[in-house]
This record gives sequence, C-alpha cells and structure tokens, in this order.
Amino acid sequence: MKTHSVRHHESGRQLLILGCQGRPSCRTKFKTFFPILRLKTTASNISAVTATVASSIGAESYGVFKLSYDVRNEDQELLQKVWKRTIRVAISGAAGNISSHLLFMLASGGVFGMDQPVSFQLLGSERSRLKLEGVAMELEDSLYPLLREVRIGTDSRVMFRDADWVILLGAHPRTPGMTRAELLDINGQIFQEQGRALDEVASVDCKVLVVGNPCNTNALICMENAPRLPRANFHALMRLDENRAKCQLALRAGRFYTSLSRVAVWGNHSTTQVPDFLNARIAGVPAVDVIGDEGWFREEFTPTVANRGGAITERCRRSSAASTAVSIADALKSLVTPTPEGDCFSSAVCTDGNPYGIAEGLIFSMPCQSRADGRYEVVDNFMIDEWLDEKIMASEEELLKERACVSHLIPNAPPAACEITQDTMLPGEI
Ligand SMILES: NC(=O)C1=CN([C@@H]2O[C@H](COP(=O)(O)OP(=O)(O)OC[C@H]3O[C@@H](n4cnc5c(N)ncnc54)[C@H](OP(=O)(O)O)[C@@H]3O)[C@@H](O)[C@H]2O)C=CC1
Ligand SMILES: O=C([O-])CC(=O)C(=O)O
Repeated sequence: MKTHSVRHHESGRQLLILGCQGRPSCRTKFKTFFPILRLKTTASNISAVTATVASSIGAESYGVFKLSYDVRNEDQELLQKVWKRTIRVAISGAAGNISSHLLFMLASGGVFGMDQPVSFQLLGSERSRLKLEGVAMELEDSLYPLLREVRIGTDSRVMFRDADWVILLGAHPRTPGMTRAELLDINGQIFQEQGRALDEVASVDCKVLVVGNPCNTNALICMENAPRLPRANFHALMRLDENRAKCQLALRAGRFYTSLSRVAVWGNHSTTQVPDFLNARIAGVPAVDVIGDEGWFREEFTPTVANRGGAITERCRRSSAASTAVSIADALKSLVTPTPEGDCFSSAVCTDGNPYGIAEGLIFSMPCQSRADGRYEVVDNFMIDEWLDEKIMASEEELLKERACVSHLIPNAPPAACEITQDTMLPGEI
C-alpha cells in the first residue's frame, strides 16, 4: 500500500486519507495507521468522519482521488507535515477552454500557495459530461501533491456545497445575429439558477468570481439571487483588462511591467470599460508624465485595451483562454495576499456605499485593495478628471441599462424596459 492523499478533520487535526468509506478492511488499516500520525482518533470516529466528508458534498470523488494508501514506509515527510485545511474550489464550465488552463494553475499551488491543499468540485452539463471526465483524468495523471480531491457533476446544488471559492466560467457564447439583450437574457437565466443554488448550499464565507459573459450583469443576477451571502463576496473578472492595460503601458514606456502600479480599469467588461491612465504610475512616477503624450492615452491606449480581446479572437478564432486563466489566478491571489502599500487591483464589485458616487446596486470595476483574508476595500483616493468622469459615467449608464434588461431575473426588482439601443460589444467580440 502507499498513501495517496491527506485530508483534514474539520477540527483541524490531521487525518490521513479517508477514501475507504468505513469498509472493515480499511478500518483495520486506519487502526494501524493512526498511532504513526499521533492522532487521538479511534477507528469508529474515523468512519464517522469519512461519512461526514462524503455526504456533506454529495458526489463521489473521481477516479484515483477515491483511493487510500499507506505511506508508512514511503514518505516520512508527508506523515510529519501539519497540513492546512483543504480549500474547496467549485468551477462551472469546467470542461471549457479557460478551465483547461486554470485548473492546472490552481492544482500546482501557484495561486493559494505551495502549502495549501485544494480540492475541485467541477460543474459541467450533459453536453460536457465526457469532456469533464477527460479533464478529471488529466488531473489524475498530473500527480499534483496538493490536489486532494476531484469531484465532477452536473448539479450546481451538489457542486457548490461547502465551496470556499466559486469560479463561474460556464456561459452561452454570443452567436451570430444574437443581440446583447438576448445574450443577457440567456446567460442571465443560467446565473439566476446558480445564484439560487449558492443561496441554498454555499458556505456563507464563499467568494464568487463570475467570468462568463456579460460578466458584470451575470454577477449582479447571481448576487441578487443569493441574498444569504454577503454582497461583497461577489466579483466579476476585470483583471484581464487590467493586465492588458499594464502590457500596453509597459510596451509604450519601454519599462518592465513590474514597475507599474495603481493601474485600474473602471466599469463594465465591455468596450465601454475605462482603463485609467491618470492614476497609473511607472516606477512611482505618474504614467502621464513618463509617457508625456496625452493624445496616445486617449486615442490609442484606451481603445487598444478595450478591444484587445477582439484582436485576439480575430487571430485565434476563439476568445482569450490562457491569459484569462492567468488573470483569474492573479485576481484570486490579490484577495489572498496583501496589496502592496499604495497599489491596487481591479475587480468588478458591488457599488453599494462606493466612494465615487457610482449608482448603487451595480457590479462595477473599481480599484481595490486587500488585507489577504479574501476580503477587499475600494481604494478611495483616485483622482477623477472630467475625461475620466465622462467615460466612467458612460460605462455606468451601460450597466444601468443592462440591469433594466434583466429586471425579470432579479427578485423584487421593479419591471423595467430593456433599452439597449446601441448594441455594445464584449471585449472579445469581433
Ligand atoms: N471576464 C473576462 O475577462 C472574460 C470572460 N470570458 C468569458 O468566459 C466564458 C468561458 O469562456 P471559455 O472557457 O473560453 O468558453 P467555452 O466556449 O470553452 O465554454 C465554457 C463552458 O460554457 C458552457 N457553454 C458553452 N456553450 C454553451 C451553451 N450553448 N449553453 C450553455 N452553456 C454553454 C459549457 O459548459 P457546460 O456545457 O459544461 O455547462 C462550456 O464548457 C465565456 O462566457 C467568455 O465570454 C472569456 C474571456 C475573458
Ligand atoms: O468576449 C469574450 O468572450 C472574451 C472576452 O471577454 C475578452 O477577451 O475580454
């Protein structure tokens, strides 16, 4: 026998593999096993804990993640180590393009840390069931020591249960001829249902990152349908836009991107987004002074960043996947590591009580900072000049209209007319 994985008792005590589900032969293994681990645990409560872990999620672990082994003679280091509690990450659209990069970054320890065990609850659909199995098989073959469990399934009420992080990738793509209003409605229904599922089964502390487009309004629908969860726990991904802005500034200034700080992108993840050059710094100096060409910022930088996704889609014939996964990893890392003094990260979050006078009850990208505990605060000292203000108001206006279009999907919202006259684009649309 060899031990494959280590899990945690909820009390925080270390417990070595519970995959045997209380079978008698397995209990015998545990009996001989636990003295080595110096745990005050008896065979009977081991099977009780096993049952709790299995039934609280409600779906069986996939493949190799079910197995238990005994490493007594093989890996003393593993036995001696005190492990952190495993983080549960639920991901929808897990059989898709972004996921095929993201899962491997999360499992490698590159996001939550090299000492942080993770488990995956991967949500797919009947459409993607086989592909989801293939993804789980690739995770098996990758032998990640930090990946303690993989569950796959098609029921959000099972897959979101007890998750610490929920990353929502799955969404209907905009097809030729489909208007933005139609896309909002089709995807809004998916996110209404997922919000309800989160409300029923998610841990109240879980943080939700919506990526599936149109991500701001999808996140809003999700949040409004999950009133049990704090509104501050919902994000829509804007970090890709921030990374794209940093890339363009670094290119133009001829400086390495690590010299950039206070680069925020405001507003909606659409072509009305506002990459903020006014507050950006390069090696601590305002980017406008380093680059010294206001025309470039307004006429080139801003539209290049807002349309960068489309430029990639045009070349790849699919939207950005790897760089989106990297930006999701960056977004999560920003919430679990302290923001460097004076810096910020961009995330679309709930505008309730925001310091910039943006209409409340929207999911709107603003500069944020974190103290590394998964929570954030909106940075309140950004300068807003007339040009920036006008742009921010246009993006706000667009999101107000999007909200009106999905009022039928928001509990207790007064009915509103859908008035998206100008059919705006996602950054990745061409
Ligand atoms: N916010 C951002 O910065 C970015 C957002 N995005 C968005 O992220 C999302 C995922 O992108 P990506 O992984 O490349 O997409 P994929 O095309 O790979 O699809 C991801 C998943 O979405 C679900 N899906 C696909 N088609 C449909 C459909 N017709 N009806 C319902 N569900 C469907 C499927 O999940 P299943 O069948 O398993 O449910 C699929 O596995 C997209 O909405 C994309 O626009 C992309 C880049 C940047
Ligand atoms: O439009 C898309 O699907 C992709 C997208 O959001 C982007 O590239 O920013």
